[in-house]
Amino acid sequence: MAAFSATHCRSYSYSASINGGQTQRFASSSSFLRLSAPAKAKVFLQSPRNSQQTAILMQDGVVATELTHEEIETPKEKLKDGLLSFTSAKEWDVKTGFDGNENESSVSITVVGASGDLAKKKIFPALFALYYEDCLPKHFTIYGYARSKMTDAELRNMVSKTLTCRIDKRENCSEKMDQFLKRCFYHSGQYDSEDNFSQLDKKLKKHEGGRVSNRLFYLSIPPNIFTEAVKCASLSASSYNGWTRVIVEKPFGRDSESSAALTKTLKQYLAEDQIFRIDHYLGKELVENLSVLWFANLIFEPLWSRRYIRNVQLIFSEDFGTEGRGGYFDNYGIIRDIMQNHLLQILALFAMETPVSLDAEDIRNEKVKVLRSMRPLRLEDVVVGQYKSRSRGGVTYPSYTDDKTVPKDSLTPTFAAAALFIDNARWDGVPFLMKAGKALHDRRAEIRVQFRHVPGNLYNRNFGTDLDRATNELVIRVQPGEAIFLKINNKVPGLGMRLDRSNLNLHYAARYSKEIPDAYERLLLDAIEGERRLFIRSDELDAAWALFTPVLAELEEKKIIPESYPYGSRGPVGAHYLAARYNVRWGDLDIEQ
Ligand SMILES: NC(=O)C1=CN([C@@H]2O[C@H](COP(=O)(O)OP(=O)(O)OC[C@H]3O[C@@H](n4cnc5c(N)ncnc54)[C@H](OP(=O)(O)O)[C@@H]3O)[C@@H](O)[C@H]2O)C=CC1
Ligand SMILES: O=C1O[C@H](COP(=O)(O)O)[C@@H](O)[C@H](O)[C@H]1O
Repeated sequence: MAAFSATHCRSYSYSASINGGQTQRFASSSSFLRLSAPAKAKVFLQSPRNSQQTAILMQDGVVATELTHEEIETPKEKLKDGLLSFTSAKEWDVKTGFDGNENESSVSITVVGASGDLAKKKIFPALFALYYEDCLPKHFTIYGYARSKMTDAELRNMVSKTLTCRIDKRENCSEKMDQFLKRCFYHSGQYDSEDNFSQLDKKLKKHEGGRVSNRLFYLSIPPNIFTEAVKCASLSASSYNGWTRVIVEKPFGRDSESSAALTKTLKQYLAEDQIFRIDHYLGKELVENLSVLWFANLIFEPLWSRRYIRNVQLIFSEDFGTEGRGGYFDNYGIIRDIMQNHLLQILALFAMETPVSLDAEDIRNEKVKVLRSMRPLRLEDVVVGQYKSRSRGGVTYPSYTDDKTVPKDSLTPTFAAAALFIDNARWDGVPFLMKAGKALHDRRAEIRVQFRHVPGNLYNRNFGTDLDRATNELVIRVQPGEAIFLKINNKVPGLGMRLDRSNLNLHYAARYSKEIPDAYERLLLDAIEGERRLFIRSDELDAAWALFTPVLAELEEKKIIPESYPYGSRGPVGAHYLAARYNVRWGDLDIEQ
C-alpha cells in the first residue's frame, strides 16, 4: 500500500494504473493506493493548480518489494522531473522519509530577522493563518532568529501582540493561537555566525525528532546581510536528509550588476531550485486570477492583442509616505521598490503567450520571453516625482525629505510613470503605461485595459465629443476591494437615445463570502510545497534589471530633479503629458473609475 500525502487545504487527486490495468482515480482525502506486490504501477499526481500530470514511475522489482510497507509517503518535492526513481530499498526509505516507525516528515520554518517589521506584520500572521486553516504539515516548528535577545515566551508575546490578520475575528481564534504559539520558538544569533546557526541546527533536530527534516528559511533581513545569513544557514543548519529552501525578500540588488553578484553569491551555497525569490504581488488573488481571465475565457482570449487593445495601464498608489522606511527607501526609490518587480511581474503575466502547461517552468519561460522582448526604456519615457509637505484640514503632512533618515537634498523618486513597449508580434505598438507613487490621494493597485474605439461607430454622436469615454475598459482591481469590471456602453432606458457607460462587475466581496488569503499565506504555502510558479527565476530577474538599469543609471548620473507633488495629490502633472504623448488618458482619473 502506498500513501500520498497532501496538505489539507489544497486537494490533490491521484490516478493510477496498476499492472497495466485501467486507470483509477483517487480522491486526495482517501489517498491510499493499494497495491499487491509485486506490482508494476504508474501513478499520476494532479494538483488543482497544475493540470500537467506528474508521473511517478515505480520501477518494477525494487518497488514491488518495497510496497510491502504499510504506508509510504511520497512528498511531491521528491518527484524530480516528474520521475521518482530509486535503486535500492535503502534509498527508497531515505527518499520517501519512510523509516519504520517514524514515517512522517517535518517542516521547520526559520524566520531570520524575526524581530523586524515584515516578520511581525506579515510573516507570523501568515503562518498563523495557514495553521488556522489546517494548511501546515502535521509536524512543523517555527523558529524566530535574530540578534535581539528574546526568550521563547517573549517571542510568543511579540507575535501574539502583532497577530492582526484576517483570522482575528474567527471562531476559536484565541484557542488556535495558543496552540500555534506553542509551536513557535526563538534563537538569538548573529547573521554571520556559523556557530550560532549550528546551535539553531541542534535545536531544530530536537524538534524534528528523527523524522525527515525539511527546512525553510525566510530571510526577512536587510539585503546587505543576505549573503552572510545564507552562507551560515546553508553550511550549518541545512537539512541532512530532506529539503532546504530559502525565501529571499526583495530587493534583489539595485541594478543588473549588483543583482548578478547577489545571485552568484547565493549560488555558492544554494542551488537555483532552493532559492525562492519572493515578489508578494504574485501571491495576490487578483494577480493569480490574471491568467485564468485570459486563458479560460473565450470572450477575452481573441481580444488580447494589439488588434483590440489600445493600451494597458498598471497603477500602484499608496495614500501614505515612506514613514518609517525612509532609510531603506532612499537607497532604492519607487522604480526599484515597485516598478522593476511588482508592476513588471504583473505586466509579464498579463502579456505572456499561452504556456505549455501551468507548470512553474513553463510559465516562467513565457514570462521571461515577454521581458526579453521589451524595448529598452528611454529617459524621455519616464517621469519622476517626489512628494512635498501639505497642510489640509488642520493636519500637516510631511515632505519625503522631512524623514530624518532621508538626506535633505535627496533626489530619490517617490513617484514614477513610464511608457513601456513589448516589441513582439502580439503587442507591437501597444503602450504599457506604469505609474507608481507614495503619498498620493488614494491606495490602489490595478490593471486597466483600454480597448480600441468601435470602428465606424453608429453611436458616436450620442457620446458627444469624448470618444475616449466610449472606450470599453477592463479593470482588474488588485486592491483594495478586489474586483474585475468591464465598462460597456448601453442605452439609458427611456424613449430617447442617450448612451451611458456601465460596469459589468465582479466584486469579490459580494460574490464570495470566503475571505481572500493574504499574499504571504499563498507564497509561504507554495514554498513549503515546493511550488515555484510564483517565485522569480534568476533569468527573469536578469531581464527585469536589464530593462530598468540603464534608465536608473541615467536618472542618477544626470541628477534628474523629480517633479514635486503635494502629499495626498494625484501626482505630478508630467505623468499626464507622458500618457498624452501616446494618446492615452489614465483610467484612474476618470470620475467613475
Ligand atoms: N517591511 C516591509 O513592509 C517590507 C520589507 N521587505 C523586505 O524584507 C526584509 C525585511 O524587512 P523589514 O522587516 O522591514 O526590515 P527591518 O529593518 O525591520 O530588519 C529586520 C531585522 O533585521 C535586523 N537588522 C536590521 N538592520 C540590521 C543591520 N544593519 N545589520 C544587521 N541586522 C539588522 C534587525 O533584527 P536584530 O537587530 O534583532 O538582529 C531587524 O529586526 C528587507 O529585505 C526588506 O527590504 C519587502 C517588502 C515589504
Ligand atoms: O514591496 C513593497 O510593497 C509595499 C506594498 O505592498 P501591499 O501589499 O501593501 O500593497 C510597499 O508599501 C513597499 O514600499 C514595498 O517595498
